[in-house]
Amino acid sequence: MKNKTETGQPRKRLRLATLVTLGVCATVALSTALQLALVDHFATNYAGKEAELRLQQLSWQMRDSLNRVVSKAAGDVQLVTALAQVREARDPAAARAVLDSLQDSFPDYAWIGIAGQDGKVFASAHGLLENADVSARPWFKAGQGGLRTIDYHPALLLGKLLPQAADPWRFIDVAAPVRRADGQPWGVLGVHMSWNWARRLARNLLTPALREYGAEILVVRNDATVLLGPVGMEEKKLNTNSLQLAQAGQTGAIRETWPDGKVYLTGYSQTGQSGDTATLQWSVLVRQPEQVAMAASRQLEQLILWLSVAAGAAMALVAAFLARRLTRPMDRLSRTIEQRAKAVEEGQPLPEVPAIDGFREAQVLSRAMRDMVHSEARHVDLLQTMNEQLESTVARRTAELEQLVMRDVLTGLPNRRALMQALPAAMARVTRMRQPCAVLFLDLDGFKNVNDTHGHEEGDELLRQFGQRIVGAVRRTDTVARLAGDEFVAILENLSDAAAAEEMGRKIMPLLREPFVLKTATVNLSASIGIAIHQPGDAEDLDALLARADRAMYEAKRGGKNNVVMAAAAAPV
Ligand SMILES: Nc1nc2c(ncn2[C@@H]2O[C@H](COP(=O)(O)OP(=O)(O)OP(=O)(O)O)[C@@H](O)[C@H]2O)c(=O)[nH]1
Repeated sequence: MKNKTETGQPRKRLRLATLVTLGVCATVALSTALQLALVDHFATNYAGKEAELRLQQLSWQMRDSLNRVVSKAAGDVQLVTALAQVREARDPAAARAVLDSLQDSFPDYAWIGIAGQDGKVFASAHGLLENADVSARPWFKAGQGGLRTIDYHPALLLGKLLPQAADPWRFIDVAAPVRRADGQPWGVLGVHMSWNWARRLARNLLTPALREYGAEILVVRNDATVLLGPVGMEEKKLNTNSLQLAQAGQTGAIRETWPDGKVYLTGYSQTGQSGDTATLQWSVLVRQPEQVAMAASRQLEQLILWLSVAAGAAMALVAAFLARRLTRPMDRLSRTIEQRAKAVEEGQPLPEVPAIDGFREAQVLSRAMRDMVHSEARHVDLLQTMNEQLESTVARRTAELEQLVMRDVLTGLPNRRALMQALPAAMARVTRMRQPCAVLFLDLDGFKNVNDTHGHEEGDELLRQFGQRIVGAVRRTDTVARLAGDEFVAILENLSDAAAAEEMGRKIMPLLREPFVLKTATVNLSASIGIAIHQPGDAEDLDALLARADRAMYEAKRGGKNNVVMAAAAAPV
């Protein structure tokens, strides 16, 4: 029911080419959406993880570099305190020579000096601050206890003596006791390392590409003070999750919102070793704005979107082209079928089914259809011929049947019904032609005896011969009919007068008396004839005319048979 409209007509379906094109477009749209979803889910996720890993690795690099330099400084201090020229130094010049060469080897050692137990600088690289009292300096105090590092700090005295630069002088110190050969401490070696090395490390690590993508390195002291970082943040306190994680000794990368309100991906790690006084524990944070970190992935997403759309459009075009090409043979076939159906409706000549060889299926289909159409045409022709034959047979049979109806089966002569049609016509001609006609009523004498003696079949044969004798005796235009049994009637037309009829009757009598040669016997019989004349102007109808002839025949019988009796004339009008 669903395939039909309310009027009962089948619904018009989409063409195959349209269906295929729509199907491909839908598939392409679906796969594009799927690709984008996958890109969004996996590629973006992956890009985020990649960016985090990159930042984490950068933080490790910075951590390792910081550790390396701090431990190098500690190593240098240990090395120098172990040198004989320093340990056994009796005059400053010998010690100064060692300190000079150490400073020359690493210019970020802003000051290197040995202070005696009294806190006075005994010797220093290039003599800077020699004899100055450093007994109150943290490095001096700490260095007496062993190898120590002093965290980031300004140094007012030294800062003033050193050349001024854009960045203020900040230092970390490494100090260790200096002992004589007998193990007695006599002073403290201190190295003031300029913070510039850390700034330079950060600059070197941040390649131009990283800087362009907004990556920034922060070094944060344990008290949350930023030692190194973006402009405006240095020497200020910081509070981020990444800092807390780094201070807890963890390393990794997270996505977090910084105090400036922006979302950053942050890699974090920590330098130094807890409990090791020769190391410093700083948190190293490397951050990058998430928007920038994910820009490449977003660009990739856009690129995939446009590529998918372009590929989709191209595929849809190709699909439409192919679908049209593939379905063209089917299209031609279906159009021909529609045209044929229309032609049948309108009674127009049917168009031929085209021979199609676009591809095998279409070829097979068109051949099958052509065969079907041809065989249908042959069947229609055959049916038409059969129909015509049937119609003519029916017409012939009908004509024959009418003749059954009008003929006497035994003798082949007109029967009573035919007589009833012929007699009024003859009577009408009498009126028209102004010439009388006669009705001869003939009845065999003693016919029953033939049946009884020779059998019914011989009786039939006799009746046939009797009929033919009457036919042979009258004119061809006259009518001879068998009424029933051995009763016959002859209508004689165009008579000159009544006497001509009686003469005709008497002429027949001897013919009827001739012996009838049957199969088993030869029989002699006679007949009784009653004759009624119908004159122009007689008012009688056919029944009355026939009755007069019948009565006359009976009179002949009563008169002894084998005789002709003329009936009394009919009453005129
Ligand atoms: N063989 C044969 N006999 C018939 C047929 N129709 C009627 N008869 C017989 O014809 C006879 C006619 O009867 P009647 O005319 O009284 O017999 P009839 O011997 O001729 O007597 P009359 O006319 O008085 O001389 C009957 O015996 C019918 O059985 C027929 O088709 N074939």
